[in-house]
Amino acid sequence: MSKPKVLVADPIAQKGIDELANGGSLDVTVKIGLKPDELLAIIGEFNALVVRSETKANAKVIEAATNLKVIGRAGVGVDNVDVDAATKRGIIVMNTPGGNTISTAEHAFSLMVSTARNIPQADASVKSGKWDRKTFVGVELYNKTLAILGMGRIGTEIARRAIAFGMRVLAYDPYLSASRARSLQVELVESLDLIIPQADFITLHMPLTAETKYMLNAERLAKTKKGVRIVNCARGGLIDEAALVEALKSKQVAAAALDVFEAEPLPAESPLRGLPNLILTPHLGASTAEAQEGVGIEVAEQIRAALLSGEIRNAVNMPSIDAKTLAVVGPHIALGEKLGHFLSQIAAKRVESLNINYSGKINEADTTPVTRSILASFLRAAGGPEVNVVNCLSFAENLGIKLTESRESSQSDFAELIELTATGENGWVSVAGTFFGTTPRIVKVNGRHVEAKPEGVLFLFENRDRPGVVGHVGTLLGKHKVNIAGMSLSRNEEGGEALTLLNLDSVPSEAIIKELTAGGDIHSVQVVQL
Ligand SMILES: NC(=O)c1ccc[n+]([C@@H]2O[C@H](COP(=O)([O-])OP(=O)(O)OC[C@H]3O[C@@H](n4cnc5c(N)ncnc54)[C@H](O)[C@@H]3O)[C@@H](O)[C@H]2O)c1
Ligand SMILES: O=C(O)CC[C@@H](O)C(=O)O
Repeated sequence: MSKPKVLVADPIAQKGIDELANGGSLDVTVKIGLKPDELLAIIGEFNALVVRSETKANAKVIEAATNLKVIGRAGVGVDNVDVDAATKRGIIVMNTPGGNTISTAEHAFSLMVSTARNIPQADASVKSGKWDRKTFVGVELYNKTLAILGMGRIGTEIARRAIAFGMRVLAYDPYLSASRARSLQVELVESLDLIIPQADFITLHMPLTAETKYMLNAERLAKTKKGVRIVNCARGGLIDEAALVEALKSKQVAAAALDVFEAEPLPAESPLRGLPNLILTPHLGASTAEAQEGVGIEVAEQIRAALLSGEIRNAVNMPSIDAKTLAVVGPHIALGEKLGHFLSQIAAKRVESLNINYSGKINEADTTPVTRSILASFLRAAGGPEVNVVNCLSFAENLGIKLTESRESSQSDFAELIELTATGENGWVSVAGTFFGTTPRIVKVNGRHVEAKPEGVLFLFENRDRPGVVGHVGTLLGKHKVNIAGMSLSRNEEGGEALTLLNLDSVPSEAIIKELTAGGDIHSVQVVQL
């Protein structure tokens, strides 16, 4: 079998590349600085793509990436990856969320100090031959009010440092709980319009989304304290650059520092380049030896785990499965896959809802990966091989299939049971499975107790409970050289309706099925292949 192929398209630490190549189980190609056309031409060969922020994994790239399984971002922001397009194609997108937190917080804090003390401007002045001590009089951080917009990992580290400098720290983050704010010793402020006028310094630490775009626009900048200082080390587009230029010119904003920009690289003609009270760095927040080594190794380990053992860590478009969870639910994921596939073959094409009932011991584990495995295999009948555990939820949503889960703490007949029920216009069908020791078994079909191995060819039919029917089936299949490997019968009452499930060694032909059903005792015949 050929090795999974990984393309590293942006510069990551050598230790990360070494980790990818470690043991020789991956085929690693490093090609930095590919032009969009060059990337499009080769991406189809690869199973994994590693990027920082330069390479754009846009919808076109993703469309051309016919073999791609995972995109690894060595860093936090995935705004250079079209995550929706990747999700639709079933590609896992992972980031390395914690690896550059300290470096970015230190950079943002350094920029804040620089806006207070004009350090870069003073440095440039001395180097130009001057000795000007009047122009660069600054302000202290001590006793000043800092507004942190976005109190996640980096915002939190900023708060710790600011408190150590004797600042009063306010935070605005609609997703931060009051108790977390208290434990961080910051004052949580309910709205942007309340926090902004109070601040001497403002620092931004949130992702760029439709909600956060131009969070600091002309109107908000006008509401700041005159002489406020602003730092953005998060994402360009959080601040309206044109409005900031005006506010810096009018001195409404005394000074600002930007590490990130609406367009990167910053265009040579950008008006931002000409402002004396604006400090610019070229997206350096994560550029330390420590952060790059950290995120490089982390992304490499994540890609190895995903490609070689199916362990998913830090995926932004699906829940993570760590090795410990995988060890517990791995067999259930495999059984769920079989049950979903079984159900898709006995259900009507148009299904309105799929319920998954977990009962007994399985409820002690995280069932999310089991649900995804069931749903993906159930939907593969409609969506083909491109439906997988990443895109199955959006696929179900597009088809209008409602997914529900239910739970029972104990199940009288089995220590644990996974039962799937698909409901459509014409009623419902169901299948349930469990383990006998470690061996998986189908133990219920359409609410009837049966017992069959979830593998190979399964032959399911309903019949009148009459003497000779089973013998007739055996004789007929034998005559056509179709061997019965296992048989299970379930009847509602003597002489009533029975449901029979057989494990067969080969697929019975249409002609055999016609012959079987000719007498009228056998009906609703279904062949399921797992
Ligand atoms: N300059 C760099 O090199 C660099 C390096 C690392 C991270 N970053 C960027 O910094 C930002 C923060 O990173 P992080 O690791 O702290 O992320 P994080 O996910 O830990 O924190 C983001 C915080 O923003 C909050 N938030 C979301 N929407 C908000 C809104 N509308 N208003 C206020 N708060 C909101 C979230 O609740 C969360 O607490 C990201 O945009 C990331 O891409 C930049
Ligand atoms: O790769 C980088 O240097 C930038 C990283 C940063 O923007 C991030 O979001 O993690």
